[in-house]
Amino acid sequence: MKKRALLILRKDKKYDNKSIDELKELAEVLYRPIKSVVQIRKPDPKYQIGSGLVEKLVEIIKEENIEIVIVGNTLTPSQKYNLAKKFKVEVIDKVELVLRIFYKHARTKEAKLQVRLAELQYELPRAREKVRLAKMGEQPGFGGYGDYEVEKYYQKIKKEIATIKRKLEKVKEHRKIARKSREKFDSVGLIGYTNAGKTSLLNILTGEDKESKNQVFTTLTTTTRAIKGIKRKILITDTVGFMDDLPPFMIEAFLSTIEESANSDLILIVVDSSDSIEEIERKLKVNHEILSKINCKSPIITVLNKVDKISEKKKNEIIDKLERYLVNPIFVSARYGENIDLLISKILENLNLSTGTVETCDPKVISYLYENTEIIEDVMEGSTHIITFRAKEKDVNRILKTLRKVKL
Ligand SMILES: Nc1nc2c(ncn2[C@@H]2O[C@H](COP(=O)(O)OP(=O)(O)OP(=O)(O)O)[C@@H](O)[C@H]2O)c(=O)[nH]1
Ligand SMILES: [Mg+2]
Repeated sequence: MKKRALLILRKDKKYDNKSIDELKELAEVLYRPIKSVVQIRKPDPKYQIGSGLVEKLVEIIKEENIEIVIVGNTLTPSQKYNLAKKFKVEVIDKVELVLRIFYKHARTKEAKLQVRLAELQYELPRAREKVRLAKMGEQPGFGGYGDYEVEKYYQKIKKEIATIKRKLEKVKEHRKIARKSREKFDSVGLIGYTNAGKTSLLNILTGEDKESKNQVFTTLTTTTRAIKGIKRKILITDTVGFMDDLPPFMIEAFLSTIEESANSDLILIVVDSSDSIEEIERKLKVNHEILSKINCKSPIITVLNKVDKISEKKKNEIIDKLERYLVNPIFVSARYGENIDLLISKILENLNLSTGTVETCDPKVISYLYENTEIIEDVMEGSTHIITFRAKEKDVNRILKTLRKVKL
């Protein structure tokens, strides 16, 4: 049974970007939101929200048997402590909520390490105050820390952060090796916001059955699989999705996972075309920002997913209004398989490919070409093979250059 939750969101202005619907969507992954309250005001240092509202909520919490309070803003330890003291139930903020969702969905060792790292980085600047508060008397969520000494707790977290970073470096090394062995194949990376349909797209393109749910942060780890139904081997990588206003340390913890996708020869930016125009615009901007932050220069296809949910009018509106953000746009439905063939052709077109022709009778060269490139034609002239092949542009150049050297 999911715990009964009360959601609270404080906004600076009415048109502040923060949305209670987004908080609700997040909360629903783990809890049962019973009531939501939005307050528009400047942050209150003691409670984050106004003290008048706090008093009112004390009643509601009792009446509705609320078991957890979730605040959609980031709380200081003392705000959290003060709220818990008033409410007598556990109080968490948005970052902690996302961390709990991450925990639930972390399946691999790497994902678990990344989540723990994010958690510790959230904890570190709060550690000293948290222990001090815990010593002032038990409040929900502050149990146990009172036995620590302030400095010792802080140092313990610092040490664990260093250990986890070391472990993650090792995982990264392993991944590098795995990536090396895949380098000869063309690769496609999926990136985009959480719930855009990245995993659904991977599933339909590869015939996989990876978990896809109408929930945020379903995927936390990368998966790489071959696209089915085409002659060449093209690998596609799925990864964790983005979300607005997550603190930078959280994105940082998952950056190497995102980079795994972004390191591909071609990027598919996946967006949910049933979002509002403003939302699509904002999300596209962030996608491009993240790609440029990690210095990704690969070509891009913008996959406007969930086309089954939108009208022809909305389609035209997206194209008209968002033209400057839409690199190579294509509307598809991953769920119903709409336009997937066209997407595959687009992928093939955009994978920076080139062809080369060599004349050779060296069996080593011939078998190298057969194993590592796509052979378009192999014509025999006496004992010489005239082979035309297709591969990544840089590989074609490298092969031709090497063979020329050998001849000289
Ligand atoms: N109507 C419709 N729903 C879709 C489509 N593609 C995906 N969905 C649904 O959207 C939800 C999210 O899909 P996922 O594939 O899990 O999304 P994701 O981008 O991998 O999400 P995270 O792993 O959380 O980052 C699921 O409920 C899917 O069934 C589509 O083309 N049309
Ligand atoms: Mg996914």
